[in-house]
Amino acid sequence: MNNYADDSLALHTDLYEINMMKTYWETGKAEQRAVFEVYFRKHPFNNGYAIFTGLERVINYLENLAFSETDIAYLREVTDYPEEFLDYLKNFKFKGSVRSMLEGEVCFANEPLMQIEGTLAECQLIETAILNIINFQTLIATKASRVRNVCGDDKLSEFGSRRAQELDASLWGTRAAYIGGFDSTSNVRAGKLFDLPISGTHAHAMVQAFRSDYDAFKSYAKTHKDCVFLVDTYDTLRSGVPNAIRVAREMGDQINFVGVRIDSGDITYLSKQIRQMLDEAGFEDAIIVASNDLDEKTILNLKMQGAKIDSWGVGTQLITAYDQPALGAVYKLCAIEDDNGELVPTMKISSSPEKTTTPGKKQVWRIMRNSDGKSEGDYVTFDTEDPREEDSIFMFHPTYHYINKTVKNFTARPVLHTIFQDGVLEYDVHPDVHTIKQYSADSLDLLWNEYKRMLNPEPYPVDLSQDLYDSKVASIQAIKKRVNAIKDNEEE
Ligand SMILES: Nc1ncnc2c1ncn2[C@@H]1O[C@H](COP(=O)(O)OP(=O)(O)OP(=O)(O)O)[C@@H](O)[C@H]1O
Ligand SMILES: O=P(O)(O)OC[C@H]1O[C@H](OP(=O)(O)OP(=O)(O)O)[C@H](O)[C@@H]1O
Ligand SMILES: O=C(O)c1cccnc1
Repeated sequence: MNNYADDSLALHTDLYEINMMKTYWETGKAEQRAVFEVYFRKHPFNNGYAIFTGLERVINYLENLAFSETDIAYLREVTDYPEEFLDYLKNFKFKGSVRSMLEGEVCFANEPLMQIEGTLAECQLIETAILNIINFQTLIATKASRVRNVCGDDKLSEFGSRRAQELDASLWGTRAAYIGGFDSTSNVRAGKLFDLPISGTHAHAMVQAFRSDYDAFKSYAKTHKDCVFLVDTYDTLRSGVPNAIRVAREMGDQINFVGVRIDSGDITYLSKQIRQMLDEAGFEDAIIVASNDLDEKTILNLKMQGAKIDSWGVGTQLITAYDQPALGAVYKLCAIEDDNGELVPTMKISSSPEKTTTPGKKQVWRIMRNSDGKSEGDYVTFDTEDPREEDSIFMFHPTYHYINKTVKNFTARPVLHTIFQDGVLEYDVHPDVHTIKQYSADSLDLLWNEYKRMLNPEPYPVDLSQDLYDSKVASIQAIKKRVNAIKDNEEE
């Protein structure tokens, strides 16, 4: 790895972003105002919702965004950018505005999670890092939420650091997992940096090092108050558990015998046998921890089989989002300044309908029934609309209009909040991670279970306001007319 005197995240971007900045800069468009929005098109893991995370790191990134001396020197070396453009980059600072969902918010496909308004140049530069952060963190928080859904009140520990896609992923991934519903992490640095509860047992290596379950457990017990013994190194039922019980008895009040962990074999069978052995020995309160390539599907299955597990350690499958390793959120231009200095909606049409964007600078409203607070759906409007001023709103499916309803007696909560205004951080609350976790649990409570079930959840309504829908249809027609006129001209 090359050693430079300094480093920054300004170059944590795709080359094409800086190339586009250069084009904007040379053609006088760099300062033109634009609005970009982040959204994903499909829920990860076929889930019915996602948990938005990543804002804390995005704030940190934007606050510190500047090209360092060596960033500029590197660009000078490897590109043909002229000195004037490098000077422009040297003086670059983020001066845009950001509106975003708060961390822990329940979010859905095809609605903006974050909105950036700024100059074309600055909006373009930050695309890669923003997607990098939000895609990963939101994915892991959602996976964690799925695991939490099948676990009820059981304890959940995140064990994935050794398998995560490198150091950053284990760190921010475990923070996301905590927000999504995990109780603790085994990563001590994550505990320190984010104030996460940390937890840990011991590995097979220690049992091997002492050459016997008894010697290992006894030694651990003499050096620790809280003890969870790993009982499957040699023979779970004939050696591991009996020796754990023996040490617990011998040490008595000198230790807190929390329980045992199993990490291989048939978890249902073993846990039932172990429960019986612990109970018969008088350790009814001792818990059984299970680990070994667990995910929400295996845990659900084990629970259906009646496995007697109180606490789950989940690593690889969670931290790598094994069954869907990327979220796929995109960053799309939705409004741009015209020659009169007005922001006007803009859109991209694609031959695949799901890739057609919705034009305009938007707000997302969570519509909740006043009778019980439950969510009726999300209502996406222009940012100038305010459904709080209406007595009733007509919500219709953006493709199948016959699926519709008129909602009365509702509360509309805006979901996008101002984070930066013209480069100044307005949302300087920096809620602690426990508050974020609680916020997430509370916003999930407002969803009917039909949207939360793991298998084939009901699609949650994300509807467009009439104005937004009409504008989208009008834009599509206008673009088609323009393209046809150009084609006709060429053919003449
Ligand atoms: N009763 C069960 N029903 C369904 N899946 C189970 C059950 N018991 C264990 N599993 C899961 O089956 C998978 C394989 O378990 P197994 O004991 O064969 O692990 P292993 O990978 O061979 O062991 P090791 O980790 O020592 O290599 C793991 O994902 C485990 O969580
Ligand atoms: O299975 P995960 O969900 O990733 O949980 C973390 C795993 O890490 C440890 O195993 P280790 O890495 O020592 O290897 P092992 O698979 O042989 O147990 C631990 O015993 C778990 O099995
Ligand atoms: O504390 C544990 O038991 C643990 C931590 C990380 C990975 N496997 C197990």
